[in-house]
Amino acid sequence: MDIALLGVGHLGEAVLAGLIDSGLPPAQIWATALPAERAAELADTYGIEVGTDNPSAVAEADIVLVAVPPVAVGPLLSAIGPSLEPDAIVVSLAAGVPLAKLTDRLPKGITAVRAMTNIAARARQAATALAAPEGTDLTEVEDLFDRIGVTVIAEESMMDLITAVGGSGPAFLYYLADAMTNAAVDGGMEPVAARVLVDQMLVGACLHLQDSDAGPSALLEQIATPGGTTEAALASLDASNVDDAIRAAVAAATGRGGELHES
Ligand SMILES: NC(=O)C1=CN([C@@H]2O[C@H](COP(=O)(O)OP(=O)(O)OC[C@H]3O[C@@H](n4cnc5c(N)ncnc54)[C@H](OP(=O)(O)O)[C@@H]3O)[C@@H](O)[C@H]2O)C=CC1
Ligand SMILES: O=C(O)[C@@H]1CCC=N1
Repeated sequence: MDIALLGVGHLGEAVLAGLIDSGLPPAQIWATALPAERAAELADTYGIEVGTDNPSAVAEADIVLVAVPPVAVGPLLSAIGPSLEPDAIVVSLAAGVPLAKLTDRLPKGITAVRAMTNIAARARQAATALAAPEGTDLTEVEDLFDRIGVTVIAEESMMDLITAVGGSGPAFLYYLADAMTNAAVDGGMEPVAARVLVDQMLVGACLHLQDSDAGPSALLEQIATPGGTTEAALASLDASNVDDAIRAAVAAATGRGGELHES
């Protein structure tokens, strides 16, 4: 199976690193990046073919992953259309670009898929949702994304919300990690030690959440010893309406995804 990866920025590189780490042979991946100097650096780092010419990169690809900014997706699809194999599958990783727009820009008969994944692809721990026209065989695309994490199939109508929760989601946790690390340092901890402690706390807590049959609200209760420190922290979070703030942030990201439909 030959893969083309068009656009190797922050997300594209996370996906690339994850796929290579999963054992996908580098000879099966053709990528493009801008400018030419970055393409050369990436070729050196990952031992794959990286150019700047998108039509050449897709010429033999079975699956084409598009990881350029949303506004660049349409022109790029128009440019690669004539070079695609007739049975190629084109997967857009962009936020807010609807399937209808992808299909409009591609030659008739080419399968278009929307994927929303996240930066944890680099650690092969991404959460990916795939949306495609009804009846599309997603087996090969699912197998590809399973290499870099967990994949689910979704209705396209859910993709903006999924983008907020799954795509932007890691940023919510990094925001929390940053705030907790800063609080620890402000309280007198040595910065490197604070970072190690907070990072491990988050990884451990997430692994425990994933392993546990109980959901997050039940786990909160297990940590909050009556009359103890966690109760005090949770009361403070509630007093600051943090739950509302998180819901508003998810709504803001979802809304922005909707606005991108028109870009
Ligand atoms: N970052 C993330 O965690 C996530 C991002 N996404 C989606 O992934 C896409 C990329 O986002 P992100 O990685 O953050 O953005 P970046 O700006 O980091 O990466 C985009 C890359 O695409 C390059 N590029 C632009 N146009 C072309 C082109 N025509 N051919 C080849 N390369 C091109 C850019 O080069 P240059 O800068 O020189 O223009 C840049 O290196 C977006 O659509 C975004 O919605 C989805 C989920 C998570
Ligand atoms: O911020 C963005 O628009 C992209 C999509 C999800 C994560 N990053």
